[in-house]
Amino acid sequence: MSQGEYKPRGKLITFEGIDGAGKSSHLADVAAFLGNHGRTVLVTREPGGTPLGEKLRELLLHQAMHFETEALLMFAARREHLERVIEPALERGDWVVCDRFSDATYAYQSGGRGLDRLKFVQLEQWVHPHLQPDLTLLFDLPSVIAGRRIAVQARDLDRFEQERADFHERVRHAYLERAAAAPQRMQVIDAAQAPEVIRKLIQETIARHCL
Ligand SMILES: Nc1ncnc2c1ncn2[C@@H]1O[C@H](COP(=O)(O)OP(=O)(O)OP(=O)(O)O)[C@@H](O)[C@H]1O
Ligand SMILES: Cc1cn([C@H]2C[C@H](O)[C@@H](COP(=O)(O)O)O2)c(=O)[nH]c1=O
Repeated sequence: MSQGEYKPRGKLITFEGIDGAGKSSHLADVAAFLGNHGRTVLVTREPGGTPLGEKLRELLLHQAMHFETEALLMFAARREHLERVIEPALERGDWVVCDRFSDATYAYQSGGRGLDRLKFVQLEQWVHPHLQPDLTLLFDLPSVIAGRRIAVQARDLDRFEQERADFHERVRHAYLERAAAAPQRMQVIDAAQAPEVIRKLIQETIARHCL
């Protein structure tokens, strides 16, 4: 495409799911799949995606804090991410694949921590009143299976991974509640399947909804 030639606004695709759902394993594949369909793709993540966002990520994953502080910091990181990374990419016609977005705040801070739903809605309306992902892939599976996947990884757990099973079940339930309320945007993927089965499902879902 020549310099200055019109390019339609890009699309925002987000991945969601409880810790250990297996979503991060598919980010590179999706970027390559979209690249093979002529899209310029930016892969990013939340919390994070900017130098400030990555500093906030470290605090969020390791520093004890009030659950409302946690929600506010997630949206603070998101505001910076939208301003400096996501919106500019979409405006220049690039597609953005983001590992988590506001559905995670709904699921973890509202579903998991008990943040008042109205406060979540107020934050979402403040930070991105006119933007929702074009497609969200929700990697769903029982928390016990996800927990087993994390347990075999020999590494320290972050604040969220350290939470007990009932927390992750509340997060899972909140994600499914969110998906039921937005069936066009959120597509549920059975994440307990083999990676190659999931990979094919992801490509079929993106082709059906976005290409
Ligand atoms: N379909 C699958 N079947 C079995 N194991 C899987 C599958 N997908 C991923 N895994 C394994 O589960 C672990 C977690 O995968 P991954 O990091 O992609 O999850 P995640 O959803 O990004 O988790 P988090 O959000 O906590 O980063 C990894 O060790 C990965 O190899
Ligand atoms: C965006 C967002 C994330 N979280 C939680 C979910 C995860 O436990 C961590 C992110 O780390 P990962 O590498 O993606 O697993 O943060 C949250 O609680 N609220 C949010 O809005």
